[in-house]
Amino acid sequence: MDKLPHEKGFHISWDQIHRDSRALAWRLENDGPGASGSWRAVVAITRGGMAPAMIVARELDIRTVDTISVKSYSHQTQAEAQVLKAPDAELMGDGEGVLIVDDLVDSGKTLELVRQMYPKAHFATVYAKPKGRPMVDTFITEVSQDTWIFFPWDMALQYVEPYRGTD
Ligand SMILES: O=P(O)(O)OC[C@H]1O[C@H](OP(=O)(O)OP(=O)(O)O)[C@H](O)[C@@H]1O
Ligand code: HPA
Ligand SMILES: [Mg+2]
Repeated sequence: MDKLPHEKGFHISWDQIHRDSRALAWRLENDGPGASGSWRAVVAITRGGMAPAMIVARELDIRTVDTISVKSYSHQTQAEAQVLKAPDAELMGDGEGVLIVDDLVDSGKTLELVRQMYPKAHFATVYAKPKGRPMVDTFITEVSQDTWIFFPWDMALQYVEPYRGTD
């Protein structure tokens, strides 16, 4: 049987991503580098990790924020993950004390690539699909592998037909 429209994807509002990213920050407070320590820097995996990374950095009062640009999807089609721009090498080292944030982990290919570069970093995503879970240290919500997550920056409010249709 065909799925209902609302079952094909998981649609996340701005309010939801804000709340889930805050929850991620609070969870990271306990997973952090020791009670007295703090992360040296937050690194966002662009572009999807930028909004969550900003919210996490704000909650944890971390002012040093850098980016790593990784491209692996064109619309919903996956290709080889590619690093288009690396963060500051001196800041990163082997990743020790650095928190790397992305919006989600799906196959895990993106995080696998970034992990190879910074093996000691801590990896956090807001959402995680089962295949990619082993690649992430901290996440908030697990979503099934066959669900496509739609983020608010890719959507707009629009009219929908009533479920029963109209005459
Ligand atoms: O675990 P994976 O299967 O590698 O997929 C997850 C990655 O894919 C998406 O990024 P995308 O490459 O689409 O780029 P974007 O963030 O610029 O949209 C998403 O933001 C993650 O970074
Ligand atoms: N949603 C948005 N971007 C993605 C996804 C997804 O479910 N998987 C990989 N990139
Ligand atoms: Mg991304």
